[in-house]
Amino acid sequence: MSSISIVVQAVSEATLTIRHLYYFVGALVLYKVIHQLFLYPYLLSPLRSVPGPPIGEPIFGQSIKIFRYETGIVQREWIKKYGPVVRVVGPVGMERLMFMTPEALHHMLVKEWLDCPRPQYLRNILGLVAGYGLLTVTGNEHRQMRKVMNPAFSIPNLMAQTDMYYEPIEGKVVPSRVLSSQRYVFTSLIQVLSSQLPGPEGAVLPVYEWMSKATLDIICETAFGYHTDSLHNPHNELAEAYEKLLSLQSGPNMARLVLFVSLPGGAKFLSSNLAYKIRGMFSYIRFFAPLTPLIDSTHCIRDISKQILDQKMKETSESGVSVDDTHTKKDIMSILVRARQADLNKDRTAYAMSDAAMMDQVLTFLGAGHETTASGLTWTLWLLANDKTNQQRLRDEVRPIMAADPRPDYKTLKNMQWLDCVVMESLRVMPPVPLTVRTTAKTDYIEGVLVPKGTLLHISIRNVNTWQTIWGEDAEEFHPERWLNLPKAYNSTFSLLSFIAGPHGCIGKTMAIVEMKAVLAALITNFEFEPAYDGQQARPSAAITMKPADGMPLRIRRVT
Ligand code: HEM
Repeated sequence: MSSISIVVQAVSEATLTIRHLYYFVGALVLYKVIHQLFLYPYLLSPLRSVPGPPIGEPIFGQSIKIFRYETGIVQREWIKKYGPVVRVVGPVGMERLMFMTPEALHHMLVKEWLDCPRPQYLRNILGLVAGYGLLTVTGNEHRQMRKVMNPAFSIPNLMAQTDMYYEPIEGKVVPSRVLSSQRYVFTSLIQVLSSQLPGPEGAVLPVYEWMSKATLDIICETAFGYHTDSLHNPHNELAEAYEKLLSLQSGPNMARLVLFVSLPGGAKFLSSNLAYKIRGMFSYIRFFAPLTPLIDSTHCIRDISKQILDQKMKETSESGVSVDDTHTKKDIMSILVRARQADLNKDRTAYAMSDAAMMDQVLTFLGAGHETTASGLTWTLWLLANDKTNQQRLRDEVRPIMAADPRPDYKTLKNMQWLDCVVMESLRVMPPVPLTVRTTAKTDYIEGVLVPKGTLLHISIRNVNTWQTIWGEDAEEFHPERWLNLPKAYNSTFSLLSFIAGPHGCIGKTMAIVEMKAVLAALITNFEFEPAYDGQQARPSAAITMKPADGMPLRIRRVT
């Protein structure tokens, strides 16, 4: 055989082999697709007998329906129809389970919390917008970080922030017993709002916008001792960056982001300097266009966070590390920086957060503590605007107290009973974080259901909070008086999940509740709230937090 014919035969054999390889890979991909979309969810999944809605669309499952409805409402229908354990199939055949009972929630959030972590895609997204802090770390790393941070959020520390009252406010020293930031913000908030209400008719104002500015100023002051003053300065860099970031929150944008961060290296890339440099390129690809403002705003927030931390480090090195020093700053970051230094001075090998991890905490506090509280306040004002009787009852309670001391301290705020009922009821009916997710790190039984490893656990906070089995027939309605006589079935840990529970429960819970009470007491003392127009409906929209899609216009009048 000539050498040419040998080469020809070898090439044709190789072509045959490559063609076979293509067929094989094609068949494999086809099988995988059929398996994932049809065989597994319909015939093979161990969860297929768990009650739940039909599988839905072949590629998207029930996700289009979920996106189309107001957050939590479709799930509410399913829970009513199928009971306390519901199986839902999402995109590309991915299954998720919803559990409602305190026993199941205890299993996921407390007993087996290490084996029910937040899924990687969620941690990636949270890491991008809220830093790689408590919200994203898991397991032992989380345990250590939380241990270091818990003392900064203790009740004595929250009460001790009272010292900050004596700081200069707008060039004057105003003696006060309330957190200086809150005092400052309330003065500002009340003045700023008043200045926009010319006559007895008042005016319609976008309430969410003002609550967002106020809570940004408060969190910056109480968490970092950083003065943003976004209430007076509409072009505050941090406020603008958050405004841009928050305007991107929508179901479809969330889906885009999930897709991007699920690509290998996607999450890391988005927070890199390279992504910042080439961010403009995303605007040419329609699907990924929202990534440009996202990268822009997160970069700006990171920059400011770094400045805040640098300032803290400088202050600590100048003032020494005495944690007991009454003249030292009481904001949370200062406490953390000093505690870290003190621990390291005692034992160089002790666990200590790195500078990068500290900076991520700044991002976490901003991300977790600003918009949540703004939404909580906005929904409370909406509920009160639609319930004149309970609004007046609240005013009757807070007005005399505020008249005696317009700066009620921690204990006074805690002891206002009707204020407490209103805040708790609002957080129950309209939780600022309406849902969260976990995943199973191992195959496990939860409430008698064998849940395979990797299953998504959908924790429907809004629906747990309004579950008729616990809260009764009127569970979805706003009735603050129910907190004076809680239902027999009420479980103090698992019937109100607005701050979740267990080791991953919200570290800022007490701080947020006190803050909401303080802002509300000041607002209700000074203003009356009512819907902006007849037939106004709430329009909650949610990606991570549930906020009003229309910015919540309300008519506000000065109380005479
Ligand atoms: C009304 C206001 C707030 C609400 C409704 C709220 C709600 C929540 C919820 C539901 C979680 C759990 C999320 C999950 O597990 O997937 C959480 C976690 C967290 N929250 Fe809040 N939060 C509020 C205010 C705050 C404030 C003011 C801060 C801090 C200054 C804060 C800091 C955090 C942190 C650091 C975590 C992560 C905790 C961990 O995993 O160990 N939150 N919050």
